[in-house]
Amino acid sequence: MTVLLARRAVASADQNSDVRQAVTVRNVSKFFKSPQGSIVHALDNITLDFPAGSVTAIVGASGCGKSTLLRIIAGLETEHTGTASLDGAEITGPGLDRGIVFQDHRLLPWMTVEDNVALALHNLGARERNRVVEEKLSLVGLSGFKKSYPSQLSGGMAQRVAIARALAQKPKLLLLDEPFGALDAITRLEMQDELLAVQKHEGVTTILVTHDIEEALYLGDRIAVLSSRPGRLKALIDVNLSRPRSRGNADFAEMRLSLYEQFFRHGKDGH
Ligand SMILES: Nc1ncnc2c1ncn2[C@@H]1O[C@H](COP(=O)(O)OP(=O)(O)OP(=O)(O)O)[C@@H](O)[C@H]1O
Repeated sequence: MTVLLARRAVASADQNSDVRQAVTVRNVSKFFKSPQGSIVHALDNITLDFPAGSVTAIVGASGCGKSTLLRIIAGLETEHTGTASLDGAEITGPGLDRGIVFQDHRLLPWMTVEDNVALALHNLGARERNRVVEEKLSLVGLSGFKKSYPSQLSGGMAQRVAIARALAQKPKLLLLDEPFGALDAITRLEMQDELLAVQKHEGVTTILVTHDIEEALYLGDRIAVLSSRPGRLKALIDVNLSRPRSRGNADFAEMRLSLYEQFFRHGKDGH
């Protein structure tokens, strides 16, 4: 396997690093009860760190627990064993220190773009609120659409507003759950570049859940691969490709192949 694909031992993932860890997940397991009463073992003993300022992509087959892990870090899922902490403080619920973007934009349809972005800024005075809204809309290239309503935006534009809204509250963490999953292929590629530019500008620690291995490789500093039923950390991969990355580059193609092989080696679920 290529030297570019530096796969670490999962058990010692990240524990030998001098880099500051923004998020630490320790021995997290999660069970759900299905409506029929059966027990679903969604996550099993996940231990994983997320270095400050990095982009970590989480990949794995459908149902392997990617969103559940993200929701635990978001504080939207609190009934689990083990701990998830942000800057050393245990996560016990949602908070403004975490901005979240889902596959659907979740903008409020009766509010203008600027009011949607300002949603979590009620603690600021009007002047500062306007300044932050202008700054974030400019960052995502939508300064001219402040007065528009979500129904007047394309899918890509709506996701840009959702990203601006998530960043407006100056989060420590940007959590993205399949943010480009509903977009057409071209828009998706454009949005990936825009996300990288925005992430670099803000320096925000970012966790991205995606089905798309190429997207993970294009965006991620690291890729966490989960296996399913129960969701376990199967591999943690450093993406040692220089930026800006090119999908046509031989190293990129080689790494993509290695990842696909790993993903499908024992069946898609990684058993
Ligand atoms: N609220 C819930 N109640 C019961 N089971 C749940 C609930 N949420 C998730 N699950 C189950 O937990 C497992 C993990 O779900 P999760 O949505 O985290 O997976 P995923 O990897 O994000 O899937 P996908 O890629 O399809 O979105 C699945 O088997 C799912 O059916």
